[in-house]
Amino acid sequence: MSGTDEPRTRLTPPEGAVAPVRHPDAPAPGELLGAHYDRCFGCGEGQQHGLHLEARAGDGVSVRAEFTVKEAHQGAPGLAHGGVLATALDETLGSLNWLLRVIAVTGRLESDFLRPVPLGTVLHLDAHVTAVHGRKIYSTAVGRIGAPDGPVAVRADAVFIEVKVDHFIDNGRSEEIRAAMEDPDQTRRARAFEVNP
Ligand SMILES: CCCCC/C=C\C/C=C\C/C=C\C/C=C\CCCC(=O)SCCNC(=O)CCNC(=O)[C@H](O)C(C)(C)COP(=O)(O)OP(=O)(O)OC[C@H]1O[C@@H](n2cnc3c(N)ncnc32)[C@H](O)[C@@H]1OP(=O)(O)O
Repeated sequence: MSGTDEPRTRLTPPEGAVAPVRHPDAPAPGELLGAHYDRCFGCGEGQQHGLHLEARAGDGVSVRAEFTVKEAHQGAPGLAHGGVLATALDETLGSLNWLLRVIAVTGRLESDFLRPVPLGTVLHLDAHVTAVHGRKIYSTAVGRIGAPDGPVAVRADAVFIEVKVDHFIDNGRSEEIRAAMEDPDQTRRARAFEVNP
C-alpha cells in the first residue's frame, strides 16, 4: 500500500467509491451469523475467555451484535479493557463481510472510547458498510451500554481489505490451517465467501 498516505485520509472513501451491495444470498435480517471460526477470539465458541460476540444480520449491509463484558476482559478493576472493546468493534465490523460475501481483513481500525464500560455490561453494537472501492471496504460501528438505545460508549471507523482464502492458508500456522481444512464446516464457510457472482 502507499505508506505515505495520511492515516485519517485512509478512512475516507476515495472518489469513485460506490455504495455497498447486499449479496442476494446474505442471511435475512435478524438471522444469527454464527462464528466464522470456532477458535476466533471475537466470536468462537471454542475460545474460553473470548468475547463470544453474537452478530445478527440487519437491513442493507448492517449488523447488530451483543457482547457481555466478563471477568477476563478487565483492564482496570471492574472495567472493560480498551483493547477488548476495540476487538468487539473489529469483530462486529468484520462480520459485515458475511453480507457482502467477501473475505476481508482489517487494514485500519480507529476507535473512540467515550465512556467507561463496567464489568457485566451487555454492549450493544451496530455496524454498517458505508462504501466500497475496489478491494477496500469502509465501515463504521458504535457500541452502546445496556440497551440498543443506551448511551454510546465506543465507536470506530475501519477499512477492511478483501483477500483470497489463500491469505490464511499461506500465513497461518500450519497445524491450525490443517485442522481448519480438515473440518468440513470450516471449508464450507470459507468457500461460501469465495464464490462471488
Ligand atoms: C480453509 C482455511 C480457512 C481459514 C479461513 C477462515 C475463515 C474465513 C472466513 C472469514 C474470516 C475473515 C476475517 C475475519 C473476520 C473478522 C475478524 C476481525 C478482523 C481481523 O481482525 S483480521 C486480522 C487483522 N488484520 C490483518 O492481519 C491484516 C494484515 N495485513 C495484511 O495482510 C495486508 O497488509 C493486507 C491484506 C491488508 C493488504 O495487503 P495486500 O498486499 O493484499 O494489498 P495492498 O497493500 O496492495 O492494498 C490494497 C489496497 O488496500 C489499501 N490498504 C492496505 N492496507 C491499508 C491500511 N492499513 N489502511 C488503509 N488502506 C489500506 C491500499 O492502499 C490499497 O488501496 P488501492 O487499491 O486503492 O491502492
